[in-house]
Amino acid sequence: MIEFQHVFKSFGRGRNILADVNFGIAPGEFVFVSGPSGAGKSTLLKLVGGLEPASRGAVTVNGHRIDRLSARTLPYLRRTVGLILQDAHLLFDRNAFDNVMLPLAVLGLDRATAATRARAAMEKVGLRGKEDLSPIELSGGEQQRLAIARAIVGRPAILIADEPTANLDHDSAVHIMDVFRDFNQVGVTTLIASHDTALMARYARRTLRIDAGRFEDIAGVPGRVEGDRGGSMSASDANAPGRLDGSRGTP
Ligand SMILES: Nc1ncnc2c1ncn2[C@@H]1O[C@H](COP(=O)(O)OP(=O)(O)OP(=O)(O)O)[C@@H](O)[C@H]1O
Repeated sequence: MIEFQHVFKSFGRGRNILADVNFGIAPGEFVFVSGPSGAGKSTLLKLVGGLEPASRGAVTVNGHRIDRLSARTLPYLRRTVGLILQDAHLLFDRNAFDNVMLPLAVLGLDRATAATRARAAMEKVGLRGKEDLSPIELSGGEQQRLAIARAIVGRPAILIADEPTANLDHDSAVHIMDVFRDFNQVGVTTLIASHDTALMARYARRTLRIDAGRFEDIAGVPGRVEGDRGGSMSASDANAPGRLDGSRGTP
């Protein structure tokens, strides 16, 4: 589903941030990207999301070589990837509901269908009742959940989040991670950058670690999350975020 083959990335004439990085992520995996500040976590996520090109090597997402997509076709691939970047880019002059509706505008859905989907997305991240508030009236954790709702409303096959729990207290951080866990449990491939080692240990998943140009692929402990409260969604959930391509093949 996501594959890096001999990927190098530098900016301008700078050092290699990523140097000969190789890994594959299968559909439905939940993977952390870790490493100290400035190591290249955001850069790796941006390569997957098609926001930055690799300097060398092949990045394949959903069966497509990102570097071979034209400016016209790249947006189609991007729609299969829900991105939650460090700066959430929420629109403060619109209410929370309209922020979630925004990505649906390009999908050509009628207003009623779009509104139903947006309400379902807000419900899944626990923001029901907050539809009419401006994002500025939401707490940091709620803003982060709004960003997640906006990322999942288009039903992406892949969810990518850059430090989604930064600046949140422990309980809010766990709540956010549980939201990701729930989406992952209904089949969404999930890639999360974090340097919160305690949080990553709690979730004990496969971790791609970048540190001073060195890349390590560390297997996590498979199985259920410690303290799992049980998912609030199930695969049979009619509104569950589905895979767009329906494929189950290897990356
Ligand atoms: N557009 C850019 N132009 C030039 N250099 C960049 C660009 N984006 C990132 N870098 C550099 O690449 C390196 C890796 O940055 P990146 O944001 O990927 O690190 P990170 O691991 O996500 O850090 P943090 O945990 O602080 O967010 C840094 O030295 C950064 O200055």
